[in-house]
Amino acid sequence: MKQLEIAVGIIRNSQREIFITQRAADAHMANKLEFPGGKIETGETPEQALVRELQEETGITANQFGLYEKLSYQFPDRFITLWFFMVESWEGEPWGKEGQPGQWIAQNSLVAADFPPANEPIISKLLQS
Ligand SMILES: Nc1nc2c([nH]c(=O)n2[C@H]2C[C@H](O)[C@@H](COP(=O)(O)OP(=O)(O)OP(=O)(O)O)O2)c(=O)[nH]1
Ligand SMILES: [Mg+2]
Repeated sequence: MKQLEIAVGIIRNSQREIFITQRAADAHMANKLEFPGGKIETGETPEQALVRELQEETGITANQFGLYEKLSYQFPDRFITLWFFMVESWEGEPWGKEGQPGQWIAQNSLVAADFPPANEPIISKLLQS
């Protein structure tokens, strides 16, 4: 069974909109919406992985962020632990740097079913706050 640790960023602007991207058609959880991020590599801290992944996938440099939630999820073929960081200060303007569509979505209009099932508790928490 594959075990993965993932660092993702909830990139939120001053209008309480969140930058969301869409997963590729050939990826695990194809076409689902996601918070940008990816696998924590050997020797990296979750924070280092977050900064690297956001640079690679959205072009921004995260300045200030805090752990919002950490949770694990058993998919049929893999066990993943997700570190969700709230990112509210960065340099640059996020865009879908790897060709993936990106959009700003109001925090209070996120829809859990659009995301992988592992994200359900996070979407609930964001909708409640
Ligand atoms: N980025 C991201 N991944 C998520 C979210 N929710 C969720 O279940 N996942 C899962 C899907 C994948 O199995 C895994 C993330 O892997 P990834 O494909 O983004 O990894 P990566 O960026 O390092 O890409 P690669 O090495 O596969 O090219 O976590 C989410 O909100 N954001
Ligand atoms: Mg990724």
